[in-house]
Amino acid sequence: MLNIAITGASGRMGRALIQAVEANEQTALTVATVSPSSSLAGSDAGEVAGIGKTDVPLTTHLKEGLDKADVVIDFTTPEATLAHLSQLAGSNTAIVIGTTGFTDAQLAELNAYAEQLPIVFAANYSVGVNLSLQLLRTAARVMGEEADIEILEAHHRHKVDAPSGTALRMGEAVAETLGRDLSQCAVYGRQGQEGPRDKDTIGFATVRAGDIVGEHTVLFASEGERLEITHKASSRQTFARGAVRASLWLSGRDKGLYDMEDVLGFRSG
Ligand SMILES: NC(=O)C1=CN([C@@H]2O[C@H](COP(=O)(O)OP(=O)(O)OC[C@H]3O[C@@H](n4cnc5c(N)ncnc54)[C@H](OP(=O)(O)O)[C@@H]3O)[C@@H](O)[C@H]2O)C=CC1
Ligand SMILES: O=C(O)C1=N[C@H](C(=O)O)C[C@H](O)C1
Repeated sequence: MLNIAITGASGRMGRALIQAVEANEQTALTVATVSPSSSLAGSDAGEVAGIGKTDVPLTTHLKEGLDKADVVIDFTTPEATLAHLSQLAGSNTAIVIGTTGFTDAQLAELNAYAEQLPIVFAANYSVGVNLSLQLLRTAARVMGEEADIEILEAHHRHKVDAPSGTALRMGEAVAETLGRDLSQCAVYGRQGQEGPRDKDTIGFATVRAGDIVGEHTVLFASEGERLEITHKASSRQTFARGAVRASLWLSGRDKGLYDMEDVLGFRSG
C-alpha cells in the first residue's frame, strides 16, 4: 500500500485527489493539509471531499506528517508548492506536483529540488493531453513550417493563471519540434492595429467562463486546410487519477525530475 499526503486538500483538485486516492486499492490517504489560515483545519478529509469519514484530520503542518507519507501530491499555488518542497528536502518522501502558474525564477527553484528528491511535475495529468503532445510534435514536423499555429484554451471562472500550464506545455512541445524558442515567438493575445500575422509566431488565446473543467485546441492553419487537435476534460477525476498513477510510478525511483510522459512510458523506447 502506498501512503499518500495531499496538500491543499480542501481545494477543487484536493477534494478530487482525496476521492481518487481512496478509490484506488493500492493507495491510502494518511495526511491531508490545508493552508495555515483555513477554517477547515481539524475537519475530516473524507467528509470535506464528500466521501464520508476517513479518520484523516485536515492539518496545517505537512512536515510533521511526512513520516506517514511515501508520496506527497501537491496541486496548490506556486508559493505553497515551493514551501512544501523546502519541507520535503532531506526526507525520503517523493512528490507529484500539478500546480501551474510558476514564474521562470520559481521554476528554476523547483528544478533545483530534483537534485535531492524524486519529483513528477506536469501541467496536466490526463492521458489524453499527454498523448496529444505526441500528436502535436508530429503535426509540427509535418505542417509546422507552413502553417500558422494558434493555441486556444478555456477554463472555469476561478482559474487564476493564464495561459494555462497545459497550453504553455503544448506551445513548448511545438516550438521545440520547430527549433523555435517559445519565449521569443509566443504572442499572448492581440488588440488594436497589430498588422498582419508574423508567420513564425505561436499565438495563445484564453477563455475563462463558468465551470469549464479544461479545454485545449491547437490549430495548424495553412492555405486551403486546417488541422485542429483538441482535448476536452469533463471531470477533474481524469487529472486526479493520473496523479495517483504518477505517485505509484514514482515510488522507489531515484531523485530527479520526471513528467507524465515518463509515467506513461512515452520516452522509454
Ligand atoms: N496538472 C494538472 O493536471 C492540473 C493542475 N491544476 C492546477 O492545480 C492548482 C490548484 O487548482 P485548484 O484545485 O483548481 O485550485 P484551488 O484554489 O481550488 O485549490 C488550491 C488549494 O491550495 C491551498 N493552499 C494554498 N496555500 C496552501 C498551503 N500553504 N498549504 C496547504 N494548502 C494551501 C488552498 O487553500 P485555501 O483555499 O485555504 O487558501 C486551496 O485549497 C492550480 O495551479 C491549477 O492550475 C488543476 C487541475 C489539473
Ligand atoms: O486550473 C485548472 O483547472 C487546470 N489547470 C491545468 C493547467 O493550467 O493547464 C490543467 C487543467 O487544464 C485544469
